[in-house]
Amino acid sequence: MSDARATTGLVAHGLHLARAGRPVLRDAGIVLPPGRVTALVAPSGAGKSTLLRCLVRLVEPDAGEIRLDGRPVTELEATALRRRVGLVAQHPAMLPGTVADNVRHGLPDLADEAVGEALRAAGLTEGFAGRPAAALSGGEQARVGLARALSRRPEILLLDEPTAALDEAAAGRIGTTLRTLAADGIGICLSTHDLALADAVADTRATLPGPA
Ligand SMILES: Nc1ncnc2c1ncn2[C@@H]1O[C@H](COP(=O)(O)OP(=O)(O)OP(=O)(O)O)[C@@H](O)[C@H]1O
Repeated sequence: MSDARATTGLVAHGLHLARAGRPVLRDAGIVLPPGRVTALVAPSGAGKSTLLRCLVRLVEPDAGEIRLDGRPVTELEATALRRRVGLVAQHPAMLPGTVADNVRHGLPDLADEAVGEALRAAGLTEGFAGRPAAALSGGEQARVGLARALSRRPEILLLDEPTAALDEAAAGRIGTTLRTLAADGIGICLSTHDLALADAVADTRATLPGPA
């Protein structure tokens, strides 16, 4: 048996959560080691988004434990946790202002070069930096959300259906980016319905039981 306290990366086990009297997570868990891509593949409604939100404490589970490098995440300040563990939501909220303003949110001193680097890594060009974020397409906004997460240089990156709004070529570029990030030591969780992407990009598959 692995010992969650001695394991590096993000480890969750025994998570239970009920909402409106119905179980959403039942004994859910995941292991996200540094440098590995894990595809979270489970039926619609199985609780994938909820699990990812629990991992960064946007939702508190009713029971279970989540540790980052062996330390319970409940001992970490939420903002510090979320800097180390980046979550890219399926439809990231765009803040008022430009794409660069969105990437810089919370990191006002981020240099132009770093903004450009994050945009390129997310599959956008630097030319997007000055465009109003609210006017972008859904797929472009998804990539701005990824750029915003990457600019924080997270240790663990959680992506909720990152390619759902993308065409095949753009999805392929995201896959390449994720492999590069993993090679740099970032632990990645990719929640997806795209089995081809999961097979192409992930080292391991994780799942959740279907809806109750
Ligand atoms: N705050 C909430 N209140 C009530 N029900 C909720 C709440 N949050 C999640 N649920 C329910 O929990 C279940 C899991 O939702 P979740 O979005 O985590 O699933 P998912 O696996 O990400 O689904 P999909 O693949 O369709 O995006 C759904 O049935 C959802 O309606």
